[in-house]
Amino acid sequence: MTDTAAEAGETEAETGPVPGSVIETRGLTKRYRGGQLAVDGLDLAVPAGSVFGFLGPNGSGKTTTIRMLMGLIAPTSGTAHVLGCRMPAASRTVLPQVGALIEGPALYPFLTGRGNLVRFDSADPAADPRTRRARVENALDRVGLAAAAGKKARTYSLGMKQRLGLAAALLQPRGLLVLDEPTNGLDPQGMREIRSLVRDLAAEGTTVFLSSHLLDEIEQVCTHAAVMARGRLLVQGPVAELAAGARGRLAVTTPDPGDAARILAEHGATGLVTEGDRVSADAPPGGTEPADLNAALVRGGVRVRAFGIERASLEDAFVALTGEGFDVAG
Ligand SMILES: Nc1ncnc2c1ncn2[C@@H]1O[C@H](COP(=O)(O)OP(=O)(O)OP(=O)(O)O)[C@@H](O)[C@H]1O
Repeated sequence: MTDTAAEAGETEAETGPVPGSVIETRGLTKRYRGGQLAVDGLDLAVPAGSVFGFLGPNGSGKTTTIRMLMGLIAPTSGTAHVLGCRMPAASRTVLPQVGALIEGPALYPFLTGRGNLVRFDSADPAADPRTRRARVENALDRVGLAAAAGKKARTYSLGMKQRLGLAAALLQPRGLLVLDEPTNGLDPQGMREIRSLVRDLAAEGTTVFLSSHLLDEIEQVCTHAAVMARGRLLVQGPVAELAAGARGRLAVTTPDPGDAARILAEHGATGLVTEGDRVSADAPPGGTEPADLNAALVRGGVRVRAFGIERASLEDAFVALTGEGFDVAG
């Protein structure tokens, strides 16, 4: 098998990125030296302007993919384009346009938050020293660290360190932000802050690619998502469509749960679960209208307190795809 499209003699027209995609991979594969197939034939397309959630349990290949996208490791086979350029070959031109927060920010613990940003900015040969102060203050402000900017980074909470890392990524205008598990280890308040910042950045037009093992996080912040399991891509697309792909659950609240379950089963409902006065089931596919089911319950003497279809979540979609739960421990 050839390693690259160039070696295969293919033209850029055949292997180049689709217009409108900020990240695009074709058959991207990584087998580590020990033989571990961490990423297996990944075809990913991240639309410009999206907040793209890269979802999968621990060990599913998310970090390995991000490391290939950022040119930190070479793929075993397949191609990756970022901002229209082939990685890792174009790392030098691409990486300055990408703000990345991968595996926790590398901070200088004995410098203040502000001092850290000044240091990062100074290390950027393209950054004009005359406007450094303004850039640093602006970045501190963006992430809500202005008040704590004079404190040493080692005294920062995990959430503050994460925000300082984001501030570093925001020193320059970026076409793309890549965040690997940005809320990992944060308390609920810290998570909310990072998520709200991601939403603000997206509203300004920055494409954000973020990995997460938290389904509800993806549902809350992302417009699009890709789901990985064991190195393979299960599905990708707009979050609303992914969730809609899974059927919703029918839920009935009643003091007559036994009769309700029997009647629902007679009408083709499957996956019945009775918990106290609540009976839920998979909504029957096509044909049977929820209103008809409700009428059948009432006809059968079931006293219906509440009846509804619960919207399918991304988690339902994941379970439907894999036939298993979203096991965070992987
Ligand atoms: N340097 C390496 N050498 C060998 N195997 C590795 C290496 N890095 C990762 N792996 C293996 O590759 C697989 C995918 O790991 P990866 O870190 O990409 O997954 P992940 O989805 O990012 O999970 P996590 O959230 O735990 O980092 C795992 O089985 C992991 O053990």
